Amino acid sequence: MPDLAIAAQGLSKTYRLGFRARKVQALTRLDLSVAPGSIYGFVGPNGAGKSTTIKILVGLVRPSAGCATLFGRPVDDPRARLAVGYLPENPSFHDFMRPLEVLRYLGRLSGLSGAELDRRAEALLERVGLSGARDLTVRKFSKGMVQRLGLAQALVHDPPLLVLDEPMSGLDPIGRKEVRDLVVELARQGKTIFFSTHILSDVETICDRVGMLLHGQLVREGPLQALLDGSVRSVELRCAGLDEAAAAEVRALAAAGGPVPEGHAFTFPSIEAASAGAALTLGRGGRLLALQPQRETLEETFVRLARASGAPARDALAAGGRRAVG
Ligand SMILES: Nc1ncnc2c1ncn2[C@@H]1O[C@H](COP(=O)(O)OP(=O)(O)OP(=O)(O)O)[C@@H](O)[C@H]1O
Repeated sequence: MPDLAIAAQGLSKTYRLGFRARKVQALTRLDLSVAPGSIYGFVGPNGAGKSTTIKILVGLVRPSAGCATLFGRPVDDPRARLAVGYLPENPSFHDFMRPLEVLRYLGRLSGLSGAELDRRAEALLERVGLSGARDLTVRKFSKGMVQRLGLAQALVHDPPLLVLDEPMSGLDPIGRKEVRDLVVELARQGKTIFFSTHILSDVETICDRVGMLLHGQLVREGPLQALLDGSVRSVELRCAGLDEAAAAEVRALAAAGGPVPEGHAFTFPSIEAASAGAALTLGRGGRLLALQPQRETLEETFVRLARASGAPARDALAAGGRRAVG
């Protein structure tokens, strides 16, 4: 079996804060498996522990317990470091430099040089939509432009794995779509992308696997489709050709329902109940017009789990779980 792009077992992190070294439990026994070539969305509210996890993966923070590997190598192995491109949550660069200078400078730190580095820097500038800003110093860049430059620098040494902390933050809707498209294109070329976000629509659009982090713990993990498929809220059945007595029989199996212009519509609490309702409809001579599961969105799943965990339900994604222990 090929090595996982990211594997983490039992990652915990306790920070010590302030004069009295108050403990902040940022991560608790986190396990992660990210297959090569996948786009993995790491979602959670502010303070859930996403940046801490990412910093452990790129070797900037040491875990209090547990271990992590990139392509089978411990995260502190220099070969693991070379295999990863990292976009920090708030990238910042020497603001007197122009974007090509930034890319050449950081490329040299990764061991690149000469014409190959120049070619890569030019191509990346074009790719992240900054070639029109080549003559500006970074000081004149907007937040979105800095974010794009951050993405370009993460790619400069052509790593097989990209670890991106909130890559869409600070971008307008067009910029976000461009970054999403770039991520999908990179995955098509065989790269693995692990990114954190609290914008769930971005995750639903591009990810094939999702991990939901709350209070430093992974509360849900799996293929996006399984997370969505597992959460049918109700099933709507639309039918025609039932007389009032037959409609009343079907209604007795449903949670709600009644006449609509084309016949009757019923809402069932589960797929099983809807199947029974559909069988009865057919048995009474009715015709099925539609049988439509109403699925929970990723956002609704997340808010439900956040409520269950005691996080503020009002805005689980915007507020979040800053917790101190001890
Ligand atoms: N260097 C640090 N020292 C002390 N506490 C920290 C430190 N870094 C993070 N924390 C705390 O650890 C917890 C997790 O923070 P982290 O930044 O990993 O969360 P996050 O999910 O990335 O949040 P955000 O979306 O706001 O960036 C928070 O309670 C935070 O205050």
